[in-house]
Amino acid sequence: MHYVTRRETFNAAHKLALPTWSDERNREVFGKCANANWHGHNYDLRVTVSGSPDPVTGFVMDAKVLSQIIKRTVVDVLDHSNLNLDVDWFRDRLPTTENLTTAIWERLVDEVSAAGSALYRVRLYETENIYADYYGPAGRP
Ligand SMILES: Nc1nc2c(c(=O)[nH]1)N=C([C@H](O)[C@H](O)COP(=O)(O)OP(=O)(O)OP(=O)(O)O)CN2
Repeated sequence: MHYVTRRETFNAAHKLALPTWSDERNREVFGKCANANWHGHNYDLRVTVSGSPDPVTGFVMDAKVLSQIIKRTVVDVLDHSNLNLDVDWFRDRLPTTENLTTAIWERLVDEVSAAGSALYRVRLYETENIYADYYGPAGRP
């Protein structure tokens, strides 16, 4: 089995604060991430597909095709956005790194399957020190 990873980047603003909690409680749990006036991150996304290389092309999946899928379904939606206010993926969940990886998986899995490959992992760096991995349910063959 081979694993091929495509990197894409986007930047976005967010805050981590539950609307049903008091400011004090949000501050206690989420610290400076709960600041009322937002903060931004330069997100670094790594999308990995798995499979066997095609005997002719040597590709598991053309990384350029994977890039086009990621840009259309994820980057074009998230880049330069306010994740809490602008992106309906986060209407009912906070835009944590973990929740972003789940939402990104949900947008990519069928698109990657339709392109003849299998989504293996979504990794997202929020900062140099924080990243999340998500291995979701496999797509349809
Ligand atoms: N499990 C998670 N923990 C945290 C998340 C997250 O998405 N999942 N997010 C945050 C905040 O968004 C916060 O903005 C992170 O920024 P910061 O604390 O500056 O990040 P670093 O740890 O890289 O910086 P240090 O200077 O090393 O503290 C927090 N937690």
